[in-house]
Amino acid sequence: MIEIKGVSKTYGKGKIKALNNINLEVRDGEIFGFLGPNGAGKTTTIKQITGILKPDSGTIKINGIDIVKNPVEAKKHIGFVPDNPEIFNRLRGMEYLNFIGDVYEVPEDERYKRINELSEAFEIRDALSSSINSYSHGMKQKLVLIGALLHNPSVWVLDEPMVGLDPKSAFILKEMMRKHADSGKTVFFSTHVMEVAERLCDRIGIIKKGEIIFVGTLDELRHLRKDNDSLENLFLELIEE
Ligand SMILES: Nc1ncnc2c1ncn2[C@@H]1O[C@H](COP(=O)(O)OP(=O)(O)OP(=O)(O)O)[C@@H](O)[C@H]1O
Repeated sequence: MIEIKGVSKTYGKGKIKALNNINLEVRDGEIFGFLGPNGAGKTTTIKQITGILKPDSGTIKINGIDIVKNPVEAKKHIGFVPDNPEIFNRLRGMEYLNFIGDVYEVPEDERYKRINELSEAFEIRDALSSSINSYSHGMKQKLVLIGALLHNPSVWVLDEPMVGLDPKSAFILKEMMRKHADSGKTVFFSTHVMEVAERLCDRIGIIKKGEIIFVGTLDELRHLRKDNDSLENLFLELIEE
């Protein structure tokens, strides 16, 4: 569960207001899609949920643990995939995963079991002995994803996770997201791809200019607009207003 209460964030010594008093609850057992135009504040929100940035005001709790007051404990619950998979290029894939496994203190037998399962699912098992330098963008994305899920976190936070993945891997990831949510855990992800949000999410949140302008199910959004349009059209109407 992720609870965001009254969070504001500015950049440039207060000149750029990126988030203005946002409130959001992502529940256990749901896939929550976070949508909004470029520069709306999605990545800023995600960086605060994961403890990379501190809010100017407000609180964020991960499974009840305050990410600012108790960052190490809170981060143990999070698996985070950033939008840009820039990782340690000089390491081999397996060295990177072992490094992550050490950081999160994943026991060796469990670690190798998960590495085997995940690297086979994403079809990069053979590449794990190669240097990350030689990986394509999509292969790096898969490696970051495996690293993020290695400690079996209950809260998944994924920034544009489908970008760069081939169709089969994107399909496998979407199935994993569904299974994770169905097991009572939390999936929060940002996307610009409306079809993905439409098909995958239990609820969506829409952010515009640092303010949350809608939270609910797709049906609730349609009801609000009193029509049966596609999410793409509803989204465009809402952010134009
Ligand atoms: N490091 C930074 N310094 C100054 N301003 C920033 C910084 N990072 C983000 N911003 C500004 O904060 C606002 C929100 O940006 P953010 O990256 O959170 O948006 P986003 O919704 O993730 O956008 P996109 O869909 O383009 O990735 C924008 O006005 C952006 O220019």
